[in-house]
Amino acid sequence: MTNPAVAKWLEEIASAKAKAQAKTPKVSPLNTIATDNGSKVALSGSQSNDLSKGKTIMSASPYGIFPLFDLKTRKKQLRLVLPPPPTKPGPGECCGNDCNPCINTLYQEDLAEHQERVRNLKAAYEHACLELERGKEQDDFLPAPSSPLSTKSTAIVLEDKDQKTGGMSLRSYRPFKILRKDYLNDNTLLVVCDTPMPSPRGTPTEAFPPAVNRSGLGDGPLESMFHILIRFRNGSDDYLTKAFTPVALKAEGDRKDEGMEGKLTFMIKLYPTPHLTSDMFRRLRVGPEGDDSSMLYLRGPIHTSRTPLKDGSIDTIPLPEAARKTRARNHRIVMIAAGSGITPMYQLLQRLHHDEMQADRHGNSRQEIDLIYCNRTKNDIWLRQELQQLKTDPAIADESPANPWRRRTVRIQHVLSSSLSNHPDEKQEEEYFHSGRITLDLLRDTLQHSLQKEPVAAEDDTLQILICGPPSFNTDVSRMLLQLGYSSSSLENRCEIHILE
Ligand SMILES: Cc1cc2nc3c(=O)[nH]c(=O)nc-3n(C[C@H](O)[C@H](O)[C@H](O)COP(=O)(O)OP(=O)(O)OC[C@H]3O[C@@H](n4cnc5c(N)ncnc54)[C@H](O)[C@@H]3O)c2cc1C
Repeated sequence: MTNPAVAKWLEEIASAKAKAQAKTPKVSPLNTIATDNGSKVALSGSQSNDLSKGKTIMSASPYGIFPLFDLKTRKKQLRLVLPPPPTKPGPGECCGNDCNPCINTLYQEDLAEHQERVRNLKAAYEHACLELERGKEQDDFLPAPSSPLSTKSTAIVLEDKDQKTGGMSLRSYRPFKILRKDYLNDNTLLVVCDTPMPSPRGTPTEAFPPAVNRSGLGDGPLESMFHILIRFRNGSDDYLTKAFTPVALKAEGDRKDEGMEGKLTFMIKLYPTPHLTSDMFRRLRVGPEGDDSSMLYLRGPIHTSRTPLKDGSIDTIPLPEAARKTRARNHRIVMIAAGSGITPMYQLLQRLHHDEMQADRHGNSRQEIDLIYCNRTKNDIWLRQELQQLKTDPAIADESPANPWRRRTVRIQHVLSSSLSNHPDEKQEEEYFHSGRITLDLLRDTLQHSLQKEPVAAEDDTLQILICGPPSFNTDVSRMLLQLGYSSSSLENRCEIHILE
């Protein structure tokens, strides 16, 4: 038999315990965050609800002002979680080629934005703490509506600046699996990645965003040229980064290209060992995912810059005027390329081909394209088959009976420096071959040939000369053009000369 006084006392204790339990919030391990002083606190309010849905705490980088409930003191507290700073590019992650945007510039921009965000958050946190001390009930701890932090959520998840998932990024190097690695000859490597190539118009896809064009130029064919940066690890904390222009190849011919059509493809010029960049490419292999030697680390796409050549000097200021002219449908383009310098020219030819295919049936377009392509031997010519095909495509060939409204001429002249000492200049299968090096006469004849054609509409008519090759080649050709009287200000401003680099 229990003493009635003891029974009453036990009842009182049980009732007090029940009341206390009812007051204590139910805390799941997920909703508990360690405070700066080491005690465990429970998240409360809407934040706790958000977290229990697994929305923010599982996320990589939620930051903001978090309302907490300290289990020891049983008081509401606030916790400030700052966003992580942007990652500083490592040594060698910039290719040194003045890309726009350069990875270091993006880092500086992100850092400035981060510092601003931290300043605002700290101010908002101090304000919210004061309000709490004064006993004002705060459902959410938000800064003033004018602040950039003003939002209905107290936890903010860092946004993905590139607004995409898993694709190529401008801010970081991301790994892409190598599908194929083929030697096309003893100094040319073909590397195909398991990611789609963008369309010739540069239509953005989830995997492949449009090239960022910060130069203020338009979106004409010339502005659509882009390259991608390939990064190799060079030692434990160092990188080697080089620019490459991807090309879209077709699955045909003797290269047995099945499975690579539409994939991001690079053609790489290899130099004799020892050559750091070439040796890095030689070490790549087609292998299982996760193995670093079977992945290419890529950043981009980056708009390929053009340097206009003016009388006597190279002017590095972009020409917005040129951009407008490029969009005109009448093109007289003279491309002068050497070796791997063909890749941006091919990209442009594909874009022009694409635009021509899309051209309005009743539109009046005309393209006069001359390509002078310099190599050592016939065996060194890149994309010979593809160039020939673009030139003779019956859908767009000059005065094709099937498509009389489209008119385009592509004339290709090869200049071979070593193999033709015993072959005179010749024309074979619609291809012209010259022996030796590019000369003033050849340039003069080609430019005159291009200018002789009747323009469709005089106001649209512009001659564009594009040069791409090794630095010494670019300098030699520029000098010859100036000698012939061509510069970006000649021919009543109807001539533009651009060095692609
Ligand atoms: C926008 C852009 C796009 C590019 N696209 C392509 C592309 O699609 N495909 C491609 O192959 N390259 C491309 N390049 C060039 C590429 O980025 C490298 O510069 C090239 O592979 C040379 O490597 P490197 O810079 O390490 O050579 P470096 O060692 O810096 O040499 C520079 C130059 O010296 C010469 N050279 C170097 N080593 C040797 C050697 N052993 N024997 C003979 N000559 C030598 C070459 O002419 C070389 O270009 C592109 C460059 C730019 C800027």
